Amino acid sequence: MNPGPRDPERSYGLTIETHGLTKKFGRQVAVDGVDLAVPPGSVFGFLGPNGSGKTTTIRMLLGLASASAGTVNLLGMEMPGRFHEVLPRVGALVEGPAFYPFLSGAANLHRLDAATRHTVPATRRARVDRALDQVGLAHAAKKRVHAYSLGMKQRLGIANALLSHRDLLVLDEPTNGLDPQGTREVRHLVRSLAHNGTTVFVSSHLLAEVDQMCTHAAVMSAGKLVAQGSLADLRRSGGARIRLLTPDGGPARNVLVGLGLDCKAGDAQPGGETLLAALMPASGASSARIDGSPQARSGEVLAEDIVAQLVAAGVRVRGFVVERESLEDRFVALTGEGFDVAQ
Ligand SMILES: Nc1ncnc2c1ncn2[C@@H]1O[C@H](COP(=O)(O)OP(=O)(O)OP(=O)(O)O)[C@@H](O)[C@H]1O
Repeated sequence: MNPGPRDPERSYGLTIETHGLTKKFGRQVAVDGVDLAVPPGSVFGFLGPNGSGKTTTIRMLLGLASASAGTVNLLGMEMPGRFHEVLPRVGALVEGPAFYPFLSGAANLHRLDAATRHTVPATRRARVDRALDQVGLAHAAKKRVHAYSLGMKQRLGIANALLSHRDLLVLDEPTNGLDPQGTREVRHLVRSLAHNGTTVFVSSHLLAEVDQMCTHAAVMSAGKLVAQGSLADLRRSGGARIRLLTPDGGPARNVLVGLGLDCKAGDAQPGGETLLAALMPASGASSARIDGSPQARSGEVLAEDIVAQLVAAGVRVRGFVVERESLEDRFVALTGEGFDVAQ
């Protein structure tokens, strides 16, 4: 979860691994000591607000920009030292593809494939057809690219990245500038690409997009990696609080404080007073029960313990809800800024 210090065990089998990756532009530190760990087979969302350092990181991963410090391993090989071995196994879409508008989609792919070292001319036609089919453009193969929508052009860019079998696809903001239909098409495509075992690393500034497409995510904020892990872990890592409605505000407050919880007054309700308390005890306080259960291990006081103690103290409970922080709340807390959560 936490980017944390280097863990020597974690490097085994990672598709992308960086340690202390840093890029400075003059005095500005655009990427600051990033430790990425991208597991094989994941659809990995690289999430962060505009200007947080995503594109710069991606450029360093692919050897398009040199790092000021730190190391990059792709597919277990050091970059940029083993560039020639690594790059044929990596497809990339960075800063939009450039196509000849007067040529068809298929003709553009033929030209791009012919310009790539290590490609076999005899299988070119079949590979172009398969890539167009994979991105849902078989029907528009013979259409000139100037008649393509933005979404179709973006899918053609992905088709270009798919001309050979790839172990890793790196896509920088593939839905940027697309209309809702194009966005849906590209999101669907990204999800389906991972089914054949390709690891997909995709950057986005949209939380909802990462939530829909990805199995894992890393969050960038002002050049730093502030969290990474599976989406399930990221969700679980959010804090929780209780919302209690009681006519016995004073005694209820005493019970919550006695359990080490910070207690705040919520809205007054007809049934009494609303009290809010985070389940994580304030620092220095001890938890109500340490019995090895998952909740207790996380350090949070268990909701059932709170209810039991309230009842034992004679507090009348009219309402009791556990509210867990949403992924959106979590990411806003992590990045310290309003996160773009648009669809
Ligand atoms: N070539 C460059 N020279 C100077 N500063 C740069 C250069 N490239 C990027 N930066 C700066 O580095 C920071 C990170 O930029 P980067 O493009 O990596 O962010 P990003 O997260 O990809 O944002 P966006 O989604 O807007 O592209 C920004 O402050 C940007 O202005």
